[in-house]
This record gives sequence, structure tokens and C-alpha cells, in this order.
Amino acid sequence: MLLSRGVNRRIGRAMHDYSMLTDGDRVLVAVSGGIDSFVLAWLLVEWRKKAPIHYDLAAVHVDMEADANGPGPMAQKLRRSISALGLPLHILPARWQPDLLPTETTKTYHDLCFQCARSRRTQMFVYARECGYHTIALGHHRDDIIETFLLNLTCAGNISTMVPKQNLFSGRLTLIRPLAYLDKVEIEEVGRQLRVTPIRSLCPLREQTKRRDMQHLASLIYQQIPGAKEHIFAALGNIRQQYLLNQSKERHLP
Ligand SMILES: Nc1ncnc2c1ncn2[C@@H]1O[C@H](COP(=O)(O)OP(=O)(O)OP(=O)(O)O)[C@@H](O)[C@H]1O
Repeated sequence: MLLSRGVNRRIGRAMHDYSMLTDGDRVLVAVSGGIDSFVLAWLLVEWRKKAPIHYDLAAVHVDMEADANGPGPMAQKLRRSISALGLPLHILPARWQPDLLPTETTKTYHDLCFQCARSRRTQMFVYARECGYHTIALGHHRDDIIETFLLNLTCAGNISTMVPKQNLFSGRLTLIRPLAYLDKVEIEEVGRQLRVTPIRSLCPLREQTKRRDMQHLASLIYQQIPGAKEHIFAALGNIRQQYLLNQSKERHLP
């Protein structure tokens, strides 16, 4: 399958702008069962065929359905589709599962969503370290980056977002997001051409998170203001420090 010229160029530009991959890297691509991370896994396989560098590649999945009998049905299905790409899939039974939740009324959906994602990430970080992988590739895209910015702006009182490349633990682990310059719809189009069927999410909180609210907010802004998406994304790399405030956060947050 051929990627459109624009899509191919923006993947290349993201990889290049952030020097995401170098020769000899050992890369784990994190696959959720969703379209974005499957397309990313496919892309990293294809990219390696034509890249002037070589990197080792394997996939990892944190299985929310795993039980004493082993991987759940979704993870097994995912293993089949990932192995069709020629990649091994490491399945990690999730340590944190929604039905293991304490019945705490103080926790909001957002807290729980955050905890679940953090636990998943920690499991992948530990696995990467134990198995000698220094890079984890995630399927976040431009819409995710803008929604995170809106979330941090409106709910956390800071101006920040998820970055296309992030060094952690003094550089011992790097997160990369090669789809950072693509829109969700573009990735879905690639997924359609690859005939990817998303494996349904088990997340019971999915429809009720602040992230979902940010998706609605973003789509309202885009409907009202043509070009807003491009401008917001550009703004994230165009900080005018001298036109920001120097008050302390504590003084103004409730
Ligand atoms: N259970 C999981 N196991 C491994 N990686 C995961 C898992 N869930 C999410 N990820 C990684 O984190 C990224 C962002 O997760 P998020 O939940 O926002 O994505 P998604 O919409 O569920 O799935 P996708 O982005 O693959 O379509 C995914 O693209 C994937 O790289």
C-alpha cells in the first residue's frame, strides 16, 4: 500500500524534526487494539524496509482482559493481526483493571482514567527496561496533542502538551510519537486501506472522561473558526514568553 504524498511527508518530517530513530535502536511499539497504534506498527515495519538505518522492532500490549488462564480474547486476536505484520507481540497482563477498583467515591472518572493510563505506561516502561528496549513508540496524533493542550489549559492551569519525543529516566528510555503531525482522520484512512478492524475497547470510562470533553470542545472550535486546528498546533511551537504572565500558579487557582 502506498501512503499519500502528504501523509508520507509529514511522517518523515516528524521523524526528522525530532530525530526519532537512529541506527541500532531497539523499539517497542505499544499497541492498544485501536486503529492508530496498529497503523503505527504497520508504518514502522514499512519504514524499516526503506530506511537507511536498522532498528529492532517488537510490539507490546497491556491486556486488560487477562486472567489466570492467560491472555484474553482481544489480546489473542491482536497477536494474530500483529504477527501478520511479521512482528512479535508481547502481552503483559494488566496490573490495574477497572473491576479491581476500590469503591472510592472521591475518585472522579478522570482520576481513574489517569491512574489506568499511568499504570499501563509503568508496566510498559518496566518491560522495556527488562528486555533492553530503549524506545517506545506510541500512536498519538495531532488531535491527541491538541486535546492534551486544551486539557492542561482548562483543567490543570498550565500550557503544555504531549511532545513528539520525550526522554525519560535520564535518557535511558525515549517515547516517540511518529504520527504526531497526522490527523486522526488521515490515520483512519490508512487503517481503512489496510482493512484494519479495531478491537473494541473494554474501557468502561471511555465516554465519560475529560479527554472526551476536550474532543467535543476542539470540534466546536474547528467548526466555528476555519484554520483553528492548524493555528493551535502552530502555536504550540511558537511561544511568546514575554507575553505570558509571571504570577505564581498558587495565587490564582482555587
Ligand atoms: N492496552 C494498551 N497496550 C499497549 N499500548 C497501549 C494500550 N492502550 C494504549 N496504548 C498506547 O497508547 C496510545 C494512546 O492510547 P489511547 O488509549 O489514547 O489510544 P486508543 O484510541 O485506545 O488506541 P489507538 O490510539 O491505538 O487507536 C496508543 O496509541 C498506544 O500506542
